[in-house]
Amino acid sequence: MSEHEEHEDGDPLPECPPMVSRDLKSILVTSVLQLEEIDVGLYRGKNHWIPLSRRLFGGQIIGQALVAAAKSVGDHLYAHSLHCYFVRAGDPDIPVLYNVDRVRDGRSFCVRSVKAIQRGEPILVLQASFHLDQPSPLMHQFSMPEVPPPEDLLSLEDLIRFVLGKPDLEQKVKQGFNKVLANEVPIEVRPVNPLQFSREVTTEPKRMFWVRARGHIGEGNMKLHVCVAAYISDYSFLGTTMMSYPAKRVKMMASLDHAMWFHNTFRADEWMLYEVNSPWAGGSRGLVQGRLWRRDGVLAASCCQEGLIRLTAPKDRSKL
Ligand SMILES: CCC(=O)SCCNC(=O)CCNC(=O)[C@H](O)C(C)(C)COP(=O)(O)OP(=O)(O)OC[C@H]1O[C@@H](n2cnc3c(N)ncnc32)[C@H](O)[C@@H]1OP(=O)(O)O
Repeated sequence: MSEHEEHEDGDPLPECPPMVSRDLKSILVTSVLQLEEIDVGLYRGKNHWIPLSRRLFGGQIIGQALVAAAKSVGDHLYAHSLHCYFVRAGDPDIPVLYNVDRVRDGRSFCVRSVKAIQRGEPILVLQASFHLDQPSPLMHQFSMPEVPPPEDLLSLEDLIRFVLGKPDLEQKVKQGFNKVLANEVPIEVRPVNPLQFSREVTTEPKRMFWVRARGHIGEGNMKLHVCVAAYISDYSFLGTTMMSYPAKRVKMMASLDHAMWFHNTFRADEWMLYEVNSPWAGGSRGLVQGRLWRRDGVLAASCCQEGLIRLTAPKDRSKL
């Protein structure tokens, strides 16, 4: 189940507002990733787009924690990797505080540890490492998969409108879809295979979609693009684990950890191909791996996540 397919009770369908113009600044940079400094190494974030699970979106907490970490490193250093654990559900009704520990400052690398806190207790622990941009004779990458360009594909909104036209759609599913249509999700998505999106087929747990931040960010601030990509990378990620099963009742789905490696410069407000697969699930957990490709074929970032997936128990048919 991906983030736009959540199952919760909901309101009737609202009117669909017009799409946010690409000329408007992305809310990710004007609000979500703008942290308020409240003391040395201590920041406060604002919550935005609350999934129907009523727990804070993991990508928001990662993105904000990375912004906090990046504030204490020089402009010549760039995040090359992050590793984190989600240890408690984030409460959407109160802000998250970010406490940064300057673990080490070296000549080429700086490491920061960030604790995201609510009510005095950690909800996320994150380590991020920053590296000097250094030339290297060692250079390789896989080739980007060949897929249609985003301009030739339907947007998530178009696909959602199509699915909403189905008469027997659950009210709960409608509410999740309408949150996407109301532009609360600050990300634009164009699935490469629309049939996979509408869950009409079960396939190998592999999918690809074009993705970018909604609204304009502009070039120049690579630190910011990296934090936006960290936000984006948690979207429709763990749901990949469910693709090879016919619709199952998910009782609880939550990311347990998340890791990212940043390989090359990119713009998070320009289309990137997110290639996602789930090589394994078992023991109420599932693993997902992802690659974010620039549309010119350069590998921008790699991601990996393990998540908790608890299904509702099947009905006991023996008594029927
Ligand atoms: C896109 C996806 C996302 O962004 S998800 C958002 C980011 N990730 C998160 O918010 C996850 C944050 N982490 C957590 O919530 C905790 O670490 C989790 C994963 C829940 C830890 O699980 P656990 O150690 O079981 O916690 P807990 O004992 O407090 O129980 C939480 C609820 O789960 C239940 N539980 C526990 N064990 C079982 C079990 N074996 N089988 C079935 N249910 C179990 C507990 O009863 C408890 O339920 P309840 O909340 O009281 O209703």
